[in-house]
Amino acid sequence: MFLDRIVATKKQEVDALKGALSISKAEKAISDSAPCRGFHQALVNRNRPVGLIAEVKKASPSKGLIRTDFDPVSLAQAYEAAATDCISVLTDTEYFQGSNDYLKAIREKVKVPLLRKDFTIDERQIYEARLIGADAVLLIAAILSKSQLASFYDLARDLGMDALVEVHDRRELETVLDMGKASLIGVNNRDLKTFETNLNVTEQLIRLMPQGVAAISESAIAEPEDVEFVRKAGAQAVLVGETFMRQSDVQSAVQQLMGPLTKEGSLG
Ligand SMILES: O=P(O)(O)OC[C@@H](O)[C@@H](O)c1c[nH]c2ccccc12
Repeated sequence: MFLDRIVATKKQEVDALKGALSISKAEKAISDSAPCRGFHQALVNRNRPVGLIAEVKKASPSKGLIRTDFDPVSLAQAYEAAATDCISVLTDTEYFQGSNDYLKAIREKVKVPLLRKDFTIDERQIYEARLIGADAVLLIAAILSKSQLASFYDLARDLGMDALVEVHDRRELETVLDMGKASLIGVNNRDLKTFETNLNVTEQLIRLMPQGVAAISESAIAEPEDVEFVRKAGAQAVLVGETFMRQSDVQSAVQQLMGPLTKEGSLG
């Protein structure tokens, strides 16, 4: 199963990080660094009826290479020009051809809050995310225990970041709700074990969420009708990668999928 392979690779990477990243040094560097931009808040203040997290994604294990002319900074700038609320940057190298350097470079050139999209399995990765300039981290319920979810969540918040907690089924959602912390929950329409996608997953899981949780529908959103479908199901925002990455003009791709802005001057 792919997810197991990804986690096995990630464990090796984390072992290397143990030698390379000192937590006390990281804490010092973080306390000297600029504060995070509010990721969750940008989705609350969204520019359109449905918020958008646009993803910088070169490749994936299910689709292979998605975009050949891949310049992460200019893609992120096109997203910003299209008034995306937030940007997600894949940093996993082995399976998604992403990089921490992409996130760092984007951070220097765009003001939009950034999600570090990776497979978090160790607290060092959360320090690392903050050091490379992330405003939020992804916590995938499928690969974490309830106590890991809770402690990683608290650490992210302590370091000034937001956490997007990702679920794919009812059991994972129950674990996350039980934890009683997450206010931003992503429903992945893609099963990370089989790569099957189905937007009904968003509908089924949002129904089980209490008031006060902001739900993000993630993956396999390709048409304006899909955005409308998940909006009706209660999603506050969508997370979209491939649909934008497959079009040469990413800025107009955002407008085509998401429709016009509702806030005047958002493009300014
Ligand atoms: O390219 P898509 O189908 O629009 O999907 C984007 C995003 O949801 C997907 O990249 C994703 C969702 N959860 C993840 C966890 C790890 C890696 C990647 C992901």
